[in-house]
Amino acid sequence: MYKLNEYASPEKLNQDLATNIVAQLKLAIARKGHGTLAVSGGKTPIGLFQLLSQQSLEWDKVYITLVDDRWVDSHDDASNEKLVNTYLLQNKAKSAHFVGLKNSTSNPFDGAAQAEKNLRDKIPLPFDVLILGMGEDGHTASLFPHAENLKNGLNMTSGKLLVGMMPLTAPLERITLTLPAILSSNNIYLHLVGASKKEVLTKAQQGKDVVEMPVRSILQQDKVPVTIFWTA
Ligand SMILES: O=C1O[C@H](COP(=O)(O)O)[C@@H](O)[C@H](O)[C@H]1O
Repeated sequence: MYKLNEYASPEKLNQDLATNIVAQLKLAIARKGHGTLAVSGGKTPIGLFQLLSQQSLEWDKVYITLVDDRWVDSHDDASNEKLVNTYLLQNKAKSAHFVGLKNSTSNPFDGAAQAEKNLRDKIPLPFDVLILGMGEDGHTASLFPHAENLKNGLNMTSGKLLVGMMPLTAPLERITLTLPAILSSNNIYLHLVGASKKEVLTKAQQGKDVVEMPVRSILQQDKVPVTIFWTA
């Protein structure tokens, strides 16, 4: 179950999405004293991060983590943690509490348990707001089509927050929130830019096979509301 919001430009989309995120976080802070935000990496969210970092919010009461990351050093250009440090944890958002997913374990399959403990210790769950992206292969977070560990990532009864993933359609080992972790969030936004992503979305809406297009497991569920923000 989802709602599709279409925008005339990335600027207008970012404005509206940032307003929604800030409103949800303010509500969470008013209710519980803190707000939690899980963000994606990749190229799509850079403008949104820059805008969010300038919003007035009690950022010291906000906990931020990643939906997924590549298993590389946090200073590597491929690191989603580096992206968040560079564009989101700046300006007014500097005082937010960030918890990354990468640790010193040699691979994400062995490192996932430690990363999960760290996340559970430092981030108050559930996530109030979780922002997903989508790849042109139909992956979301780092739940990649036909990957060997995808079954574990999609298992709704595993009790796990994080698993390792080696994509067949992209380089680098990854760590990713599992489907049950994603669907335990209070609000999910799917942030898409470009005509080709709209085509992928249309294909995802039409079929049912989640192994072929893991993003279907987000679009075709009724546990948590999903709002898609799309612009060409
Ligand atoms: O590898 C990843 O890809 C997706 C989509 O990235 P984009 O560059 O097309 O925006 C992203 O959502 C995910 O977090 C990232 O690790």
